[in-house]
Amino acid sequence: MSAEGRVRLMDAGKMAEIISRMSEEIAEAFSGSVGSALLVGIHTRGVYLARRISQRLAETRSWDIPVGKLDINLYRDDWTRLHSYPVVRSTHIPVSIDNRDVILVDDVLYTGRTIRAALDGLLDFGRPRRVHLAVLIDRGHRELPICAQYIGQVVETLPGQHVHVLLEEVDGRDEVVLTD
Ligand SMILES: O=P(O)(O)OC[C@H]1O[C@H](OP(=O)(O)OP(=O)(O)O)[C@H](O)[C@@H]1O
Ligand SMILES: O=c1cc[nH]c(=O)[nH]1
Repeated sequence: MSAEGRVRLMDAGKMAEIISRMSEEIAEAFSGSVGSALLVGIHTRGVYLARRISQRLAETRSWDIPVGKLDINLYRDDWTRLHSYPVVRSTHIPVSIDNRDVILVDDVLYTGRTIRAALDGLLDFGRPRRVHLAVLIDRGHRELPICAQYIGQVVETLPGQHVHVLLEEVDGRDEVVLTD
């Protein structure tokens, strides 16, 4: 950690490399069943990461994997601690999820509560065959038995620290920073 309590974990080049590698891992896992795959990004940055993975698979494999977006705020078990009301953003799942292989995508995996809520939200749409999880950063400290199948980078962190994922589409640049 630098003197300012801020350390850069990823720059734009490294992020692009990592997203390519994760896309390749997903491609290998779905090579026999791409027709059933559906990427679902969790608001906010998971949606853009899911789009990047889909775009990468279009470039490298000519696959056209649909991308949905899921807002999990209504399903959180801790929203009253975060706001006095749940902030609801848009959810859009473009195809039926019944018997699909869904790949949930998020930027950071920490306690696992967001993913638990995402599973609740997703299952309101139907019954997928399988659900996998892809995250750019796994920072540990799980409070629920949840793990990701595709991980960009595992980062050792202290509970009081924060991982900030910045994306061009939202923040104007690609970067991951760990702060105290
Ligand atoms: O595993 P967890 O402890 O649930 O933490 C991970 C979640 O926290 C962040 O979302 P946040 O609630 O900060 O919202 P944001 O993505 O809209 O910034 C991040 O984007 C993950 O979705
Ligand atoms: O460090 C963290 C923890 C939760 N969510 C984040 O985006 N970063």
